[in-house]
Amino acid sequence: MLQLPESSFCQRTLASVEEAYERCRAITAEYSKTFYLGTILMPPPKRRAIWAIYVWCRRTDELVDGPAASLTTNETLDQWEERLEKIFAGHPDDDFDVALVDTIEQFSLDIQPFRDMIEGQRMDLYRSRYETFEELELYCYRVAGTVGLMSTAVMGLDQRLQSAPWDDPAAKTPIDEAIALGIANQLTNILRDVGEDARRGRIYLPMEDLVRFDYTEDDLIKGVVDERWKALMQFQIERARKFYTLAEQGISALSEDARLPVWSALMLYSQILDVIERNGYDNFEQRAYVSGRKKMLSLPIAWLRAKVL
Ligand SMILES: CC(C)=CCC/C(C)=C/CC/C(C)=C/CC/C(C)=C/COP(=O)(O)OP(=O)(O)O
Repeated sequence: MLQLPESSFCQRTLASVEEAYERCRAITAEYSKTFYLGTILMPPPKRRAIWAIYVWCRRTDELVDGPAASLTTNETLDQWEERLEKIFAGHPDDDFDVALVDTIEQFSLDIQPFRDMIEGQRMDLYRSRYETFEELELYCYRVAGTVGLMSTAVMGLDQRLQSAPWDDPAAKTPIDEAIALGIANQLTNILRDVGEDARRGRIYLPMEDLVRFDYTEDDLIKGVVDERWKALMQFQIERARKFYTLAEQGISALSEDARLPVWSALMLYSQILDVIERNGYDNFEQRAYVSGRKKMLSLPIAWLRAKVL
């Protein structure tokens, strides 16, 4: 388990910036193989910044999804938000914060996506059902689209888009595309973990979609795989793919050294959808898993896309 917020009463010596980033690297490597692979393809300053951001996001997620989640209340999230404000004011509370404070100094990060992510965790605290896709999309923006915005601020724009001094980088930033990749990843995650989540009482699939395909909550909890389920899954997969397609269109606007990592992460993650199809949509019994070999085979294709598209 990740170390959660400590009482701010205990004064202790904080890690150096180097040590803080090393701790963030180790956590990223341990928790997310796919994204870690993406980061090691980046130049060191950007890669370290992404680790610091990843760790903050992971800790935020752990507050409502981790082993101590039952202790988390709205007030816990309020305190976490106050602490975020302190980080943005340059005051770290612990070693992980040290890395994020440095990242904020190095890159022009906006606090709003961080706040929005905390709002997403609040949704998880109180909601276990989504009526419409619109509601789910807002949740996905908050917990994952925000990561797209944070990462884009670190990765930066292609030289061509910021050559003239009067160019406004904000106007050229592929915001919708960055958010779309976060949403696509989150939708993929939801489909992969649908059985596990249902057993924990959480259903992210919009209720309106269940109704449309005549599939019930009860079927979901029992893990019924039949024609209704397959059609429902296919519909969800196609929806997620549309977000991947939108995201792809924004990659060429990113700085050259970020395109390969983003193409790789996009390809590796979207392949989970292919695996779900290949498993006959049985994501209850089989975890959709992309093998290490398949991941490696994707890299040259990602490289080509990063060069050509
Ligand atoms: C396309 C453009 C213009 C920019 C790219 C912007 C980026 C990097 C977007 C990606 C955002 C992202 C990484 C969102 C996280 C979504 C997500 C579902 C993460 C799951 O994380 P883990 O649960 O740690 O993953 P695994 O369990 O699958 O390893």
